[in-house]
Amino acid sequence: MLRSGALRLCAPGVLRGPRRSAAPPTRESRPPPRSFASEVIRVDLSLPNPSWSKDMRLLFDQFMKKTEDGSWKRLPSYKYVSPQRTEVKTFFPDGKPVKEDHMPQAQLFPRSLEEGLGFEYAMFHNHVENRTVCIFQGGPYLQGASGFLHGGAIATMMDSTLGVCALTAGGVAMTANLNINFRRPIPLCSVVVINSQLDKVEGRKLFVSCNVQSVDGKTLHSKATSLFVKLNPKEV
Ligand SMILES: CCCCCCCC(=O)SCCNC(=O)CCNC(=O)[C@H](O)C(C)(C)COP(=O)(O)OP(=O)(O)OC[C@H]1O[C@@H](n2cnc3c(N)ncnc32)[C@H](O)[C@@H]1OP(=O)(O)O
Repeated sequence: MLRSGALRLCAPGVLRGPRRSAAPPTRESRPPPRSFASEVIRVDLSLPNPSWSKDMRLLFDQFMKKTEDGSWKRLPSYKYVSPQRTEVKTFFPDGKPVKEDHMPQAQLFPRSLEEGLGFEYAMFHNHVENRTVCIFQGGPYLQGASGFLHGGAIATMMDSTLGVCALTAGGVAMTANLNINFRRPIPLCSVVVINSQLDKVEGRKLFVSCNVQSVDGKTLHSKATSLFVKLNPKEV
């Protein structure tokens, strides 16, 4: 259930009346789902919803424009790792068995909180430049120091963006190393832009880096470098 308090905090005024603009597509503009399967599993969560602030919507629109010539692509995102639950695969490099009973409950962590309260984000990828950009609005359940985002929440979104950047370039890989410098705190419910890029590939090793900036680009909130290692094909 959506809490009005969270909505007011992150997107002032959104409860005052219906939105007038029809484009771009939004989650709420799609036809109602027919079953649990189509309701929960197939909903693309990287589309605007009423909790998104004006900044978040403006940035989203700007990046959608960049997709028009094909250089950038918006990446859909689902609550479940695979929208087809039957296709869920697990990768355990050390060979430990996965309890299949747990898999039906498994959700992508940044998509596991309710709309507007946790991680609201959309990612865009440029295949030519090997860059992934994430626009991210951290909701009220992600608080660390009073009024600011928790460092773990920031790390989650950096890891996710870097992961998409690495995975898009190199296939299935896991984070082996993540070094973050937190420079300036991120106010709760504000919007930041995470810019990531693939720096180098050495065999199975993918070196990626990213920074987190305010919407106006004036504040550098965080920086990170990271190593992703492609999983051994024999173990996948
Ligand atoms: C779409 C959504 C995207 C979401 C992205 C989110 C990604 C995640 O959060 S993943 C979760 C966190 N990560 C993990 O749990 C991974 C745990 N670690 C592991 O499973 C393994 O260590 C793994 C798979 C990374 C590497 O293991 P393995 O395949 O055996 O590789 P291994 O032979 O040890 O190392 C390969 C190379 O990487 C190097 N390497 C491995 N780890 C590190 C490290 N931490 N630092 C530096 N180098 C390293 C090795 O030195 C070796 O280098 P070289 O080839 O030059 O000798």
